[in-house]
Formats: sequence, structure tokens, C-alpha cells
Amino acid sequence: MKSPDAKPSLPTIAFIGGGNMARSLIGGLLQAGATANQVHVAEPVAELRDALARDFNVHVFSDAASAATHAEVWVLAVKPQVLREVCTVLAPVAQANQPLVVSIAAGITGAQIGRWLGGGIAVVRCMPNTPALLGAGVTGLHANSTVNAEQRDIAQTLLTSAGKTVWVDDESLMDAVTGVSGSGPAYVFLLAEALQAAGEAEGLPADAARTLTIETLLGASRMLAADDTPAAELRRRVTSPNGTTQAAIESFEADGFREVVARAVHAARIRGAELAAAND
Ligand SMILES: NC(=O)C1=CN([C@@H]2O[C@H](COP(=O)(O)OP(=O)(O)OC[C@H]3O[C@@H](n4cnc5c(N)ncnc54)[C@H](O)[C@@H]3O)[C@@H](O)[C@H]2O)C=CC1
Ligand SMILES: O=C(O)[C@@H]1CCC=N1
Repeated sequence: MKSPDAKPSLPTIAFIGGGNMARSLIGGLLQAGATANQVHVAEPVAELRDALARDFNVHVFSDAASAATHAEVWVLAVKPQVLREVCTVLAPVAQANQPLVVSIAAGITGAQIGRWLGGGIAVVRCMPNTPALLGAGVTGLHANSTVNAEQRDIAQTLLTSAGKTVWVDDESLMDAVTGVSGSGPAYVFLLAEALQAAGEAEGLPADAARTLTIETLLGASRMLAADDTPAAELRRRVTSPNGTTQAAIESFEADGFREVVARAVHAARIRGAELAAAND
């Protein structure tokens, strides 16, 4: 008998687009126990296609319709700029097969995808991030009203193989998800670049600055994830009165660090909406 919390087994999944994010998600899926012959990938670039077949033993196709025809779940993993064209090609297959469509494209709305596929399609719009490659990602998901409970579970299982998941009821917040976690790894990498460079500017050898930077980010992230202690409290515990950290934090605050972050996240959110409008 199936235990009540057993994960639903995944049906055949077609990835439309076999680039960076698709690779991360496919790697996670296979590690989580999906079998390679359940995974189809459409990718026009021959080298990428060959690498996917070699590395993961999945079925590869040069065109979207061939990959999608025999799959119950489609993962749209192309750039937002080509999604309309891809959906238009897939519309007849979508209308015939009524797949669950999972889109990871930034900005593009579930309504746009449903419309481009001919209407009445179950669409889960999600925003994963690149740590999915290590199973350490986080994905925001939103389901349109056509998605049933079983399809929701399938999307959940699919993205759980990439890390944690957060469902968002209000689709208009998906661009904010993109601004925080979809693009977020790049902010951490930017901080790493800046911290390492600052260490070197203060005289540290490059390899020492790199190790100190990486282990600090890793250790601090682990502390954040370890329990519910708020980030502000963890920061307070590092900050001795009139000590070194206080000097650094006062410098950050004087330079408007929080506003800098808020403006960056806002810019990402706005770009999401622009991508939707520009590619409609
Ligand atoms: N890179 C990231 O951190 C994240 C990206 N995303 C979203 O994931 C999507 C893919 O992004 P990446 O993997 O970074 O881009 P990518 O450029 O690495 O992958 C897209 C792939 O689609 C292929 N492609 C183009 N036209 C196609 C067609 N007609 N049929 C099938 N495949 C086609 C391209 O050859 C390319 O390999 C984008 O919509 C992006 O917004 C979402 C979350 C994070
Ligand atoms: O930069 C982008 O548009 C994509 C979406 C989130 C991360 N990369």
C-alpha cells in the first residue's frame, strides 16, 4: 500500500530547451530517482544535445514537437524572447494532448503561455535558481486555475528535486520571486567578488582571500538556515560594541546598503514585467 506521504511517480517529461537551467533540473531529477528514458529534451544546438545524451542518457530531439508529443509534462526552459514562437509551434500538440505545462521563463505569465498554446491548458509558472544543479535551489511556483491537484503534486515533485519549493497564490508576485531568488545567486556571487577583491586590496594573497570569502558565505548561510534566528540577531551577535564589525556595518549603512539591495530587487521585478510585455 502507498504511504500517505509517498511522492507521486513522475510521468514522461519533455524539456523544451536544453540549456543551463534544463541541465540543472534534469541532473536533479535523475538524482532524485527519475529514469533517463522518462526524460525527453528538445534542443536545437547539436553540441548541447549530444552532451545531454552523453551525460544523462536522456532522449534528445532537435525540434520541440517531437520531444513533446509523447510526454505528459512539458517544461518550457527556453529564453522568454523565444517562448511565444515555441508555444505557437506546440499549440496543436498541446490541444490534442492537454499536457501539464511547467514554465521556468522569467516574466512570461501563465495566461500568455495558455493563450499561445491555444487556451484551456494547465500551466504552472515557476522560478527556480541555479543552485538547483546541486539540489540546493529554491523555486517559487504558481498554478493557474486549470491545474488539478495531481498536476500540482507532479510540479511539486519535479521542482523538489532541485531543492526547496514555495507556492505563491498571487501570480503578480512571481516577478518579485525572480528578483529575490531567481536572480539572487548572482547577487551572492557579486558579493563574493567584491569581498574577495576587498581582501586582496587590504593585502591578502588571492587564494587566501578566496578561501576566507567562500567559507564565510557558506558558514553564514548555514547559520541562517540552521534555525529561526533572524538575520538581524545573527548580525548583532557578530557585532561587538565599538568593534570591527560595527565599523564595517556603519560604513555599509552610511552608503545606503539596504536601499541599494531594494533598488536592485525592484529593477529585477520590473524587468520581469517588461519581458512579459515585450514578448507578448
Ligand atoms: N539562468 C538562470 O539562473 C535562470 C533562468 N531561468 C529561465 O530559464 C530559461 C532558460 O534559461 P537558461 O537555461 O539560463 O538559458 P539557456 O540559453 O542556457 O537555455 C535555453 C536553451 O533553449 C534552446 N532553444 C532555443 N530555441 C529553442 C527551440 N525552439 N526549441 C527548443 N530549444 C530551444 C537554446 O538553444 C538554449 O540551449 C529562461 O526563460 C530563464 O528566464 C529561470 C531561473 C533561473
Ligand atoms: O536573468 C534572468 O533573466 C534569469 C531569470 C532569473 C535568473 N536568470
